[in-house]
Amino acid sequence: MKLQVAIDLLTTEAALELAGQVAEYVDIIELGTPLIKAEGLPVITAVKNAHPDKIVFADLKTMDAGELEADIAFKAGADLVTVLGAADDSTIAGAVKAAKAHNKGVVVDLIGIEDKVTRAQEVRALGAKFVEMHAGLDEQAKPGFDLNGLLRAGSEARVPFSVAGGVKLETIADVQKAGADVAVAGGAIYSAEDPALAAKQLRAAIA
Ligand SMILES: O=C([C@H](O)CO)[C@H](O)[C@H](O)COP(=O)(O)O
Repeated sequence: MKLQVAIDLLTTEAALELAGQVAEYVDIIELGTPLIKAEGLPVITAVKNAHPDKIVFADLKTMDAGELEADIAFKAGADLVTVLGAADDSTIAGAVKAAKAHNKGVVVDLIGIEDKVTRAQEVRALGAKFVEMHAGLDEQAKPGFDLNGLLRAGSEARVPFSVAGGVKLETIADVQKAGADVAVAGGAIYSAEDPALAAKQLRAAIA
């Protein structure tokens, strides 16, 4: 299972600093949606230039104009981009078309989708490289939030998947047991007192 750090910080400088601290422990560096909104496409280029050996994941959360949005992010240096599962199939297909043209990939984020299993299978058939079983930061903050629903959906869908939803040291082994291809950790790394140590421990927990 791969480890993905989600960088939900707001400046390119902070993102580069964090990426530099944790790169040796992660496979995928995610530039979070708030970061891309704050800094634009140049943050993708800056991180890819600094870490050409890493998979750079641009969390665009595209909802429309799939081909166009994916194309500009791939041109900026992204290896993977996200499209929302709630988007029209044609939006997902458009992003997949751009990915094929650049030899890159599309990840479909199932945030907010009720029936994640069915949609995962549909978008995989449209050409998604993998799906993200995702509970966003707001959903995680609601009382009673539980990662297990995402893990069950991932196991049942029988397509390649990542899990994002407050994954931390105490839960990352469960993510691996559920059969995930990628574990995404944001706050567990960037909010840690020592992000490098946090990333190292997460990596060790799945080694
Ligand atoms: O995608 C994310 C969220 O929507 C804000 O951009 C997060 O990067 C993702 O949820 C992973 O972060 P944590 O939940 O803090 O692990």
